[in-house]
Amino acid sequence: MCTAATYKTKDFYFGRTLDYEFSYGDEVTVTPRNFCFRFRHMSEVKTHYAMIGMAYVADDYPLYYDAVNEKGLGMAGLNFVGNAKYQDVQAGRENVAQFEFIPWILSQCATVLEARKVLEKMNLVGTPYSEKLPCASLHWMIADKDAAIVVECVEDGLHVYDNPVGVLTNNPPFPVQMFMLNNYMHVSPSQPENHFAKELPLATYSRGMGGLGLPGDLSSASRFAKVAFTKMHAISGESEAESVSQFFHILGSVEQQRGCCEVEPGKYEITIYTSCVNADKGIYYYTTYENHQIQAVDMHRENLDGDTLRRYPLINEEQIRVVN
Ligand SMILES: C[C@H](CCC(=O)NCCS(=O)(=O)O)[C@H]1CC[C@H]2[C@@H]3CC[C@@H]4C[C@H](O)CC[C@]4(C)[C@H]3C[C@H](O)[C@]12C
Repeated sequence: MCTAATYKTKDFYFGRTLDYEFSYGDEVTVTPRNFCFRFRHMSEVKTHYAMIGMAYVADDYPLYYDAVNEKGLGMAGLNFVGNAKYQDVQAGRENVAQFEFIPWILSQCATVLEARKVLEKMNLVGTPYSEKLPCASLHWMIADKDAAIVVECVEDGLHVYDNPVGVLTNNPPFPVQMFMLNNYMHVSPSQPENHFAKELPLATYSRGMGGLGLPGDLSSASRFAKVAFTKMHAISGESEAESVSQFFHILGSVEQQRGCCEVEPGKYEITIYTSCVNADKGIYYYTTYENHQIQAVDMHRENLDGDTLRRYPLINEEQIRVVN
């Protein structure tokens, strides 16, 4: 499972956790403005916005899981197994393969509003990248500093939803996730009062009791409620360090520890990496399961007018600062 979130202080932040039982060989990848995108069903795009994100690079092609472009638009793909159903190629439409969706949007859109316009003409198709890399069942969050949307391509077509919370997990479909927040209306960061029965002398015996009822398990519906609550109440200073730190705490509320989610006998899903991109500055921060020290890759330290990918394999070893 995965969780994506947005966060705003002085700057706009966008990131996600990637939870899985193995890694494809993820690399922080900068695609400069003149890297040629050869879309399967569309003409090639030679010049476009630059972007930075996490990708598996296959034959020099960045298969992005999440990325942010130089205009501050972010996009992340999360598993949507059993619900995602892509369309067939249609003449006269802009046919985009699911693995091209992030480059398609981030190469040409500066805002969510622009993305919405591009989505109207788009047909999201199930063309696989290759035999070895078949279609992934995903849904996506697209966000800028002012708005967030969710894109789901299901049995009855492509849906675009406003996302007033700015978070996304996996199943069930987004409108159901939002509806289920109704179940948690009573949850609050403040201490509760006794509405149970006035005749009974009920009292708080611990801090944090306003949160009782929030789920703590790792199912995607539970993570949605937990991270939505955390994000909606998160408070931090405005500085880069304070904002980035707080962002990792928001996603930390739904991280997966090895051993707690068995996907097949002896195999466990874990939070492989957690990312936080300063979308205004183009800096990709991440931690991994084994490395809690925040690493940063700044796209503006690269030649963004270049035509070749810059790739930074994840640094996975724990970095412990010994103080004596
Ligand atoms: C596994 C991840 C989702 C993690 C997740 O949500 N795990 C919970 C499972 S569950 O929710 O419990 O079911 C997803 C998220 C993004 C994906 C890549 C997108 C680009 C590319 C598309 C190609 O077509 C296939 C290969 C490709 C590299 C994809 C591999 C893999 O699919 C990635 C990493």
